[in-house]
Amino acid sequence: MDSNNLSANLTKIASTFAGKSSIATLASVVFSSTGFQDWLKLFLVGGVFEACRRTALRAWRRAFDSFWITVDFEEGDDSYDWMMVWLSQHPARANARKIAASTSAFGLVSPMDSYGNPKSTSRKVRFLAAYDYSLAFWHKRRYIRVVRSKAEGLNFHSMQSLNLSILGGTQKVVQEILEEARDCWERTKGEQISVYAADTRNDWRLLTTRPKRPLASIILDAGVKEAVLEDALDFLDSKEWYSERGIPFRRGYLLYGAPGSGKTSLIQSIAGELNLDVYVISLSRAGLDDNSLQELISDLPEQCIALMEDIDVAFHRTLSRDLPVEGEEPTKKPVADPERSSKVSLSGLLNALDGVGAQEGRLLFATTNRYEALDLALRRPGRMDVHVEFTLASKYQVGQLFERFYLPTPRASSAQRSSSSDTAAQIGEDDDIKTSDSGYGTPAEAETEKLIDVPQPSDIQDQSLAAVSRRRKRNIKISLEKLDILVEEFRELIPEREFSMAALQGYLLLHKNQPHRAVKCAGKWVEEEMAKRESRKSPEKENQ
Ligand SMILES: Nc1ncnc2c1ncn2[C@@H]1O[C@H](COP(=O)(O)OP(=O)(O)OP(=O)(O)O)[C@@H](O)[C@H]1O
Repeated sequence: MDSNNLSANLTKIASTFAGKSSIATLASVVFSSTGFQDWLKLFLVGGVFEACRRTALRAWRRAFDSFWITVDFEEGDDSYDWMMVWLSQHPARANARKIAASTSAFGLVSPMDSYGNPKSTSRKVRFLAAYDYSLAFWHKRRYIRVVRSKAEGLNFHSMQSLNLSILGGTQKVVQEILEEARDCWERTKGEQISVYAADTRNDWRLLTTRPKRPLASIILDAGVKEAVLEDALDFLDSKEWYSERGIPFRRGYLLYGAPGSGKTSLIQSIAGELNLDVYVISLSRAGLDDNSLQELISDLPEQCIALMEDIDVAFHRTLSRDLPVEGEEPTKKPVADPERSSKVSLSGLLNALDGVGAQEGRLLFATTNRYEALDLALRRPGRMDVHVEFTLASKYQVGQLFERFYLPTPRASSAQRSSSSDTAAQIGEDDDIKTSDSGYGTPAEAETEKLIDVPQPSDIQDQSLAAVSRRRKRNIKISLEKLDILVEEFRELIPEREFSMAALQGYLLLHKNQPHRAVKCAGKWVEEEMAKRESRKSPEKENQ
């Protein structure tokens, strides 16, 4: 367009406006402009070109995507943890050029040693592909692409996710990879049990993993723990038997009795023996009501242990129709804040336990210290089929606890044998202690008797960290025969059914490496504990 033409057009437009002519005249002027026509042509051609380009790209993407299957995993879901552990162990991870170090446990906790400390002193560091980095690798002849990403969630909480694409994959392939990842996670978890709890949205979430507790470490009167385990095993094997007879396939165990007598420990141990995960149902959780409890119970997996601890406490106000409990002042009971406490009612709980929505195949374990406070409907067979009483420690339990406490671990024992000469040399350095605490074996005895490790009780007054650590390391020997004698002495000193196993364990922990001292001080400890008990009772009597 030449400049004369443009100025003529502009003059025309100006005069048109000046003369207030119609819009049609204005449009005809604009459209008759050659510049505008050129611009319009360019716009149309460009538009068609862009539309073709986008269609072609979309078609290409669709064709390309049809060869891939893509799965998203979100943080907080078990499958995310499985995939992260699997990827962190996959050889392809080594090829990533952009990596991130992470100490996240992905639901795994280091195994504990016999003192309850994590076996590794530091948290395990895993190397993962960095965020937004596309890691591509071959796995079992399949080409896989993985992208980790992080997005801002609510309350500045970032949500991580994992996007996995498999070339030429199908849902079956995804399922296979997921199972492989779960097996890898299980293997890494090792001898541990998984503990789940409900989150604020009432979904089950992995809370932690716990080392399996050997059944042998639970000391109850003869045959009790074996009977519970056998009953649970028999139940898990009897699905058909139950369905043939139309009996709901559920079993409830009510463990009741003295605090610190091993109820929770037995459940943990049985979960390990049966290889079942534990789902903790906290009835006193704020905001829990009948509906959410029902939802939680119906969402339990088919085979698991559902655990309700202190079932009486959650319903102190509402559950028992028999309150007040004998010997208790009703007015002294704390009144729960209705906003903060659970709103579960007794009928809500009963329905959740055996209503139509109740999960089949689960083992329910409930614990209480106040058996009599529980409503009969809750205790009845069908809801709680097996009732196990836990009492204060019997003489048998006292002896077993002492023996187990000072028996060596198999590893320590063999290491001890291989280094017996070194140890004998150490013993020689502390002759005074050896003579004053005459139960310890001599090097000569060490050769003839079956020996166990017991660190030396020297420098007992010195409680500095260095001294404690030195004491832990310095081992001397005690013969099994001498241990038997100490067991007997200890049994004699502890009165029957007066102390809980937890209390006795606490006492022995004060003398962790000193069995002789534990026996020597036991009588005094019993006296002191009894006196404390009396003094606690007397103000109560005065108040009455
Ligand atoms: N019978 C037992 N055998 C071995 N250890 C025991 C036994 N009873 C208690 N303990 C020890 O005492 C501690 C507390 O035990 P646990 O929590 O199992 O008791 P509990 O009966 O569930 O107590 P509570 O009723 O107060 O919840 C644990 O460390 C456990 O090792």
